[in-house]
Amino acid sequence: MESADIFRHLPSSNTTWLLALLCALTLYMLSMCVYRLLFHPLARFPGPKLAATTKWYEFYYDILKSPGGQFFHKLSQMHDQYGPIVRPNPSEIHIRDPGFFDVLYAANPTKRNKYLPSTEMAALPLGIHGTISHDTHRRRRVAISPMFSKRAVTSAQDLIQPHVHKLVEVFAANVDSLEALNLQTTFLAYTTDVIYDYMFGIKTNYQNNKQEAEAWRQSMEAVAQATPFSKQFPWLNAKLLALPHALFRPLLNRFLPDIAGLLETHSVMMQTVSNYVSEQSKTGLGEIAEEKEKIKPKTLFHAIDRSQLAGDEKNPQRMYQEGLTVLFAGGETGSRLLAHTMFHLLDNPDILEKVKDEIAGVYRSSNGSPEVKMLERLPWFSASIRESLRLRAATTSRLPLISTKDLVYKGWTIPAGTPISMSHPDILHNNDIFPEALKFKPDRWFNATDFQNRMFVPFGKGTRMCIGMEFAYGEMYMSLAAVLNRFELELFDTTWERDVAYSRDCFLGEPSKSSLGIRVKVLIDKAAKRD
Ligand code: HEM
Repeated sequence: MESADIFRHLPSSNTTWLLALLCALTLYMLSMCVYRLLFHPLARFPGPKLAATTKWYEFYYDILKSPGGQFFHKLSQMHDQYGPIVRPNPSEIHIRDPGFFDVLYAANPTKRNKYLPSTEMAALPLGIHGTISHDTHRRRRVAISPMFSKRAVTSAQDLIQPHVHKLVEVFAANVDSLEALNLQTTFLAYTTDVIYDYMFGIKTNYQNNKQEAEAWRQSMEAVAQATPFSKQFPWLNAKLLALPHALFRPLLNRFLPDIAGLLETHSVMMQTVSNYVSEQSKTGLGEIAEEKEKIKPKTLFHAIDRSQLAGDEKNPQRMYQEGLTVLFAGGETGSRLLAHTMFHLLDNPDILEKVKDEIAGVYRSSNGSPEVKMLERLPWFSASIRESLRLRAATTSRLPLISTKDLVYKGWTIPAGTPISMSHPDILHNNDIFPEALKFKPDRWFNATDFQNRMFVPFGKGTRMCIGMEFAYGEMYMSLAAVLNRFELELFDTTWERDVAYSRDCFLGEPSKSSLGIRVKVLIDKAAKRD
């Protein structure tokens, strides 16, 4: 053989490098697997070995396995097999035991940090939901809490009332309509208008603009559908948001209108903050001093400005992220719950009658304008909202927190710094706590035990629990009472299995992909009948 032929059979230098790289990568991955299985601080915790080895295990269930967002089901199966404490991926621990909820989601001053991958997918690290450090979160949360207190919400009933009137008009306009009313879109338009007005002093008009409302719902839907993917690659959203969108806008408008709509919301919020800042530079500190006297700050930004936060925590970038945090956290959750409550009531005519009788009574005694506190006292009505919140178990994703100290669970010492999570459905749908847990039974709340009340956790618990709870209750009581008092409704082609029960975890639980939404026909407008 000629010497040239020998060289032809030897690998070229590029191929050699490639082979070396592949070998190094394989070696690295093998040693990583060995480390995670044998030497990692969580190595001795129960769970499937494959899940302990790689996060691609979760990727499979959330992305590849149809219809997506299936890892939360797998997590339940892991608990069935391995017990109440499992290691769902190389670096996390998940616990299914209601007794541990108060320990993990402890109140201040117990320190709990958030886990970066679980917060960064929303790409709003400067808003309270995305804030990792316990101490920074405390300061930021205290700053905006005057917007969310029960007193503030109660004082703003006159602000919410016109939006309730508009909602009623939407239902009235649909009497005898051939088209069914999609409750998710209808209520999302309502909750979004209320949030913009209450939090930012902006009069949006989604309720009177069906097309815009539908487009906004599609954008929210797009976010939900993308969530399983964002959970696997949480850093991606921040990178996408950092792109120069103006350049891509025509393309997005054409091919991804839902995403374009979402980006538009970012621009609107930026503009709102910028308007606020320039207004403040004109009115100066006088208005802030005046503001301090009010129960409800004029806007979320006024709340931040009048707070004790340091100057660099009051900059426009932070206000913009806090604004979006509140808008995204509040619109969809509230509207879904309204639609779900309506479903359960229409699906249970006996209970609906009791609720309607109560509401009619309070409308009579208050000359047609009952306050929220009167509605909250109605036994069947308030128990129905509570039961709907329990059954909805809105947040299906596990919610990891990090303790700065070791935590002990039944003899297992979980090292400080480990992300530990629990899942709301494991508690709210637990048959041992709530017998026949998947049934709508509002009367279970009439004689609820202390433990059942303690385990009513749809808004979470502890330092990171929902800040918008009172706001949510306020807008829910007012709107449901007004609609139920005036209209006879009927469910239209809506079933529990397809349209209400969740089958996918997209942070919030999503129904089956074939769902067309919770829809109703408006049969009778009692006010029109009276005329
Ligand atoms: C039925 C309605 C609602 C439910 C079931 C709900 C549920 C929750 C839950 C479970 C959390 C904790 C999430 C986590 O730990 O990652 C949360 C946080 C939050 N919610 Fe709500 N929520 C509702 C309505 C609202 C409304 C109406 C607003 C605002 C107007 C709001 C604003 C927020 C904010 C800003 C956070 C982050 C709190 C923090 O990190 O300190 N929510 N919500």
